[in-house]
Amino acid sequence: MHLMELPREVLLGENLKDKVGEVAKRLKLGERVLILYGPKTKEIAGREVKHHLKESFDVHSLTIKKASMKEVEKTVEKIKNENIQWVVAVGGGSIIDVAKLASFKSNIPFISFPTTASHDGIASANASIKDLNTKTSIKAKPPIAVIADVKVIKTAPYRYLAAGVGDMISNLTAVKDWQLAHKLKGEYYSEYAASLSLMSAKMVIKNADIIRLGNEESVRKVIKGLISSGVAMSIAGSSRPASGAEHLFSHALDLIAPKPALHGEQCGVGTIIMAYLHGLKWQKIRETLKKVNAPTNAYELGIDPEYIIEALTIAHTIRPERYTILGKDGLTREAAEKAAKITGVI
Ligand SMILES: NC(=O)C1=CN([C@@H]2O[C@H](COP(=O)(O)OP(=O)(O)OC[C@H]3O[C@@H](n4cnc5c(N)ncnc54)[C@H](OP(=O)(O)O)[C@@H]3O)[C@@H](O)[C@H]2O)C=CC1
Ligand SMILES: O=C(CO)COP(=O)(O)O
Ligand SMILES: [Zn+2]
Repeated sequence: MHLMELPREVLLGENLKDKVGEVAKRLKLGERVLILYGPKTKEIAGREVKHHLKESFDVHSLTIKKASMKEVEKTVEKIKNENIQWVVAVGGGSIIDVAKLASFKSNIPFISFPTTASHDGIASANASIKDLNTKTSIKAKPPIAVIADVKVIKTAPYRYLAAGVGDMISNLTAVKDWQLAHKLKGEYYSEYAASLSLMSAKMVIKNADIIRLGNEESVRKVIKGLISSGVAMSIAGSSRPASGAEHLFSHALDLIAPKPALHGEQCGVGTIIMAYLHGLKWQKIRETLKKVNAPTNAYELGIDPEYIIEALTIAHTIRPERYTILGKDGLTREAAEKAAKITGVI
């Protein structure tokens, strides 16, 4: 049996900070709610969402600093102690992932209220928690509803929107890796999930000229793609359609670089290199990233080329069960240097 769980409502529009209660009532989520936000997202939208919820709900809140197991445990404890019935996450990928895992562990629903369009975890069923003995995402449940307020998301620096493009363009190489694993290792493959995931990547390439403007239409284009990409992961039952070798490269950078860049920025650069290894048109990918002003090389990522090479050589060790173009043995230092130089990454 293959279980596909998807959000029941997706709201995309302007001025939605007072709509969380309405959605919760419609979905009969209950009286007692826990709102999670970060120190910045509390000021950006969290405080106001809380204020509106207070009109009809028993509201509790927690400030989350990062996507760590300690924060997940703190949230689970709060849910238990206060007898919380549902959670709303107001923030970036880290806050949403903490809410996703904590609500999953507590067997209650959560609403995703993204403040950035920088990652495709907004509507996905998997959560990425850094110190969970694994550097990659694990299975949880998708949000019961997604409320994407374009005005809020537009307050984020433009860099976050470009990172969202990087996280989506990476679906091109992720799906290639998935097909490879299907053919070589007999891994389960869903043509439907793969097509949906590719559609998000193709849409950002097609709409790069609109996205680069950084206006409300740009945010709408990126958010819709990120939600579809998350749904593709839910259909597949794993992050396979949106995470291949380019994500392993980004996860490796998170481990070794003194100051990693944004997740989506690193995945975008990883996609250029992995597309080259797959024999895809990597120039077209680089061109799109350049068009939306996303980083395309080590310098723009703010990461020393030495870490780029090292990340390329250790990427295959991050999640050995996920077969990719890097194979079982990964890249030699020479091959890594060559790929990074040819693609202009170093
Ligand atoms: N589960 C999944 O399927 C996926 C998960 N991910 C995960 O998501 C994370 C990346 O998410 P990302 O959003 O890039 O980064 P973070 O959630 O880590 O946020 C980065 C910073 O941006 C701030 N911020 C959030 N919204 C705004 C805003 N509107 N204006 C100004 N600053 C803002 C945050 O504030 P504050 O300090 O208040 O939080 C934080 O300081 C990674 O951990 C990655 O692994 C990525 C893709 C898929
Ligand atoms: O970032 C993701 C998809 O964009 C999730 O992938 P991981 O499972 O590699 O963490
Ligand atoms: Zn990602």
